[in-house]
Amino acid sequence: MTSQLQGKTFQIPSRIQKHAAHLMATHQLQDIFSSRHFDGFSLSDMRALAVPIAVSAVVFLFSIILYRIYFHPLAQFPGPFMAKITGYWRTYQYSKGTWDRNILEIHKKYGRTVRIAPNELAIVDEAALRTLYGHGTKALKTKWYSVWDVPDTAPQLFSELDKVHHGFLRKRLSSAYSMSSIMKYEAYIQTCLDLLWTRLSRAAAVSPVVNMSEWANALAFDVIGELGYGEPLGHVAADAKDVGGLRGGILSGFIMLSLLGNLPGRAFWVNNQVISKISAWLGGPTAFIGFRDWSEKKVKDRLDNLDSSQREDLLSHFCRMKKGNGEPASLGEILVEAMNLVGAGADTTSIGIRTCLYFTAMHPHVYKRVKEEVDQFYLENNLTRPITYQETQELPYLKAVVKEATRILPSIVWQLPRHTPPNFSVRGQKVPQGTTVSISPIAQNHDEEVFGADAAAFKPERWMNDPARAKYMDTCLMTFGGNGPRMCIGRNVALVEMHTFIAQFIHHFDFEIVDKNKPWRVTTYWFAYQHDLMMRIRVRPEFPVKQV
Ligand code: HEM
Repeated sequence: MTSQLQGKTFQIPSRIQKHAAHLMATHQLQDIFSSRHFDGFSLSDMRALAVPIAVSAVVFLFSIILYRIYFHPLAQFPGPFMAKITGYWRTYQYSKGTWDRNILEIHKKYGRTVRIAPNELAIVDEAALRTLYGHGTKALKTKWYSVWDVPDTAPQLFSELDKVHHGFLRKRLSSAYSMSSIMKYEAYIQTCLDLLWTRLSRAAAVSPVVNMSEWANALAFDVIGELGYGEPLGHVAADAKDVGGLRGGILSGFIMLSLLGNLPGRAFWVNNQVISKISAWLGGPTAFIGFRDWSEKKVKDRLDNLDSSQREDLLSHFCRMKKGNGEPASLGEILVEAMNLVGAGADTTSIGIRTCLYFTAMHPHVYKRVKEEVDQFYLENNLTRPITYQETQELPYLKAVVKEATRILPSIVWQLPRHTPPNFSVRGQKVPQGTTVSISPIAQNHDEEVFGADAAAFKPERWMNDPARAKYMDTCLMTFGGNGPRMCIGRNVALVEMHTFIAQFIHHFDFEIVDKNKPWRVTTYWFAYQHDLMMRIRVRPEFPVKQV
């Protein structure tokens, strides 16, 4: 078969001819593509071709739509009409940055199991939570996570989809993140806190209104610097300014990648070095390029100076990691875990700190009670030094405040997507194997079946009166992603930081939210980031801050 274009004759390969012939649904199409027409392809031929193609496309589209609405294995599940037809509905909802509110409304309107995309169910259910995110789960993460792979490096803990390899990665990291290991770094965390109280007290002396969103974020980045790289990143010392644009870069990287995870091509568009360089050259977004370069430099510096008397930190642990065959881990393997530490560990923790501050400040009776509890501990124990993490664990009300605040607004609020394991059903309804099912931590944490009719209310007391019930509720919390193999590996870092921050801040400062009607602005891209938590603070004269 040949074709003529602008006077030139082209030979159409026989393979393509065969394929095209196969695709021709009608005799008319076959007729048009027969050599008789192709030899002299005219405008009228094109018109004749356009109509059947358009009709076929419309018929095809309608068949898909009808199939998805009425015949798809998930057709029985309720959900927004557009969500049944296209995954773009879910992606559009995510893109608004308000998923923390949307998902609660969606479940309220459509029930506990909602179809949020043609092939995805959002679920709130204790049994599903245990099957999908609990011990021994067979449910695997979906391809959404592969967007977090760092190009030209190695598989990393958060985004590894393969169960066996994930188990290997997790095993070689878990001792570094154990509570006993984190406790070894507590003195360094305290150095960051000491500097924070000093700087905050000075800032408050100049102007009592401070942006606690930034201060909490600065602290969390400095702490991660101490734990990961053996030194603070200098954000508190810079009076909470974003040193080198690291924090802003990570935040915008999260916005882009979390959205791209649901779009065709996924991270190709930003993780591609060429596209990223062009984008950077045009002044556009570059995902994690800056963050990657910054991390790579730090890791290389360390690898070049391994013999120097470096203090033990998480990077030293990463540098000692071995491959399965006993050889030392590659630069890429070390780099991705160092990036995980900063990318997954800093913003999440500062969100938790803000959440605790917000709920305490918005509930005067809670504020009063927790303050009394902390002050009393300092007085009874004649503490002239800061309270430690272990000591905060002797304060039941403080612990309940942290647990309850992070229950109501967990740092990560998007769906945590998984493929259904074999024989999965939700509330008696079977879901085919391989379907994407997901639970949002905020939706699960508001489950009235578990937490009671007042699940939406902030009540630290719910954790205090009945230990058996508190234990049960704890097993149903999704704040750290369940209790299974993919639960948060860094939760001990977060727990130490949140408890010591809140106890020490309450002890040294009086605080209130400047505008309780507009306390903050939350934008949600994977995690629920609260901007501009403006607080009026004052150092308590009876418990002055030690200046460092
Ligand atoms: C309040 C603070 C934090 C919260 C609420 C939180 C929450 C979570 C959640 C919900 C997951 C599960 C994600 C999923 O299944 O898709 C997770 C996983 C993870 N978190 Fe955290 N996180 C926090 C702090 C941290 C810190 C401080 C670090 C590191 C130092 C960290 C590192 C990780 C990593 C590496 C994973 C992946 C674990 C795996 O797949 O095996 N997180 N976190």
